[in-house]
Amino acid sequence: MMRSKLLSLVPCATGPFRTMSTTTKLTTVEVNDKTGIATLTMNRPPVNGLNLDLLRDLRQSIAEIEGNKSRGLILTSSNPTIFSAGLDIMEMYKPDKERVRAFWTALQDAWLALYGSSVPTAAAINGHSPAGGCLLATSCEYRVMLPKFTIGLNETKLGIVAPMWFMSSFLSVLPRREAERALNQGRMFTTDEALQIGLVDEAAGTKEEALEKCAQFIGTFAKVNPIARALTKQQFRAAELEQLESERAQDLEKFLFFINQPAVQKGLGIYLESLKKKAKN
Ligand SMILES: CC/C=C\C/C=C\C/C=C\C=C\CC(=O)SCCNC(=O)CCNC(=O)[C@H](O)C(C)(C)COP(=O)(O)OP(=O)(O)OC[C@H]1O[C@@H](n2cnc3c(N)ncnc32)[C@H](O)[C@@H]1OP(=O)(O)O
Repeated sequence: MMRSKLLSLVPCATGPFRTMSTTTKLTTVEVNDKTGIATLTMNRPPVNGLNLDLLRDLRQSIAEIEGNKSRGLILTSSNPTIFSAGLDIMEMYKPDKERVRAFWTALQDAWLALYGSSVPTAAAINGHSPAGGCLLATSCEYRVMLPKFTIGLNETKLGIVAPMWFMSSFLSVLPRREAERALNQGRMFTTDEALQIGLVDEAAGTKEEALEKCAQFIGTFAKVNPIARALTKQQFRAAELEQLESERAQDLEKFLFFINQPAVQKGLGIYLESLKKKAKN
């Protein structure tokens, strides 16, 4: 994919300064040359639905951030009210056989890249973050969320079972008892509830404040040996990463089998209709 490089002047909490910015249609990577921190912004209107292209783009941007020696990665959204609406249901509803395989493989790749990233990661959750959006946020090491939005793994409410590795990300943030209950209930948490339970680490009043708090978290590693930090993180996350690596073919087949069940297709169709009806009103 062609990626256009440009230098831009962007305002930020500590004043305007130069950032190196790489833009594709679906994500933007901006590296602050003072802090060395990269901001990875999802930009797929209308709701940052995670489709094949966005997932591939995310993975490519994560690799780019690791390759350009950034000091950390902040994941956020260009949409002022939606971090990500999760997986694009259109990829799973009446799917094309080859595309849906590529789609799930791209999701596995994006998760492995983000959860296993060698750089410190934080999510500035500047909007709603259901299901796959919550997966991305909980794959990061730190979360700052804006008020009056919701976050959670709502899969059971859609008649879907979240795979083990979705649960792994959730479990790396929440105590097992809370994670199990929330997943079984398909519960969406408000910002206040998420803060109280520990699903997010801090609340912020504005996106700029959220980005600043994420940068402060990443700054806490300034005096830590980066190789020791990266290896320590990878040791913590090795079991979950290795489990998906070793079982990804079976995971794909399980997904395909599940998604092709007539009852699941029917449920997704009804859900899509309800979303479209709501959007019209
Ligand atoms: C044993 C296990 C083995 C294998 C595993 C098997 C299966 C696992 C499979 C799947 C896992 C899936 C996880 C997911 O991520 S599923 C997606 C879940 N997401 C949601 O439920 C969110 C739905 N969306 C919303 O709640 C809202 O849209 C919102 C809060 C994000 C935003 O609200 P707004 O009022 O601002 O916007 P809307 O008017 O609702 O929407 C605008 C527009 O976007 C369409 N849309 C919204 N979300 C999605 C989506 N996730 N996918 C596709 N399209 C979406 C919506 O229909 C509107 O479209 P139109 O403008 O009407 O065309």
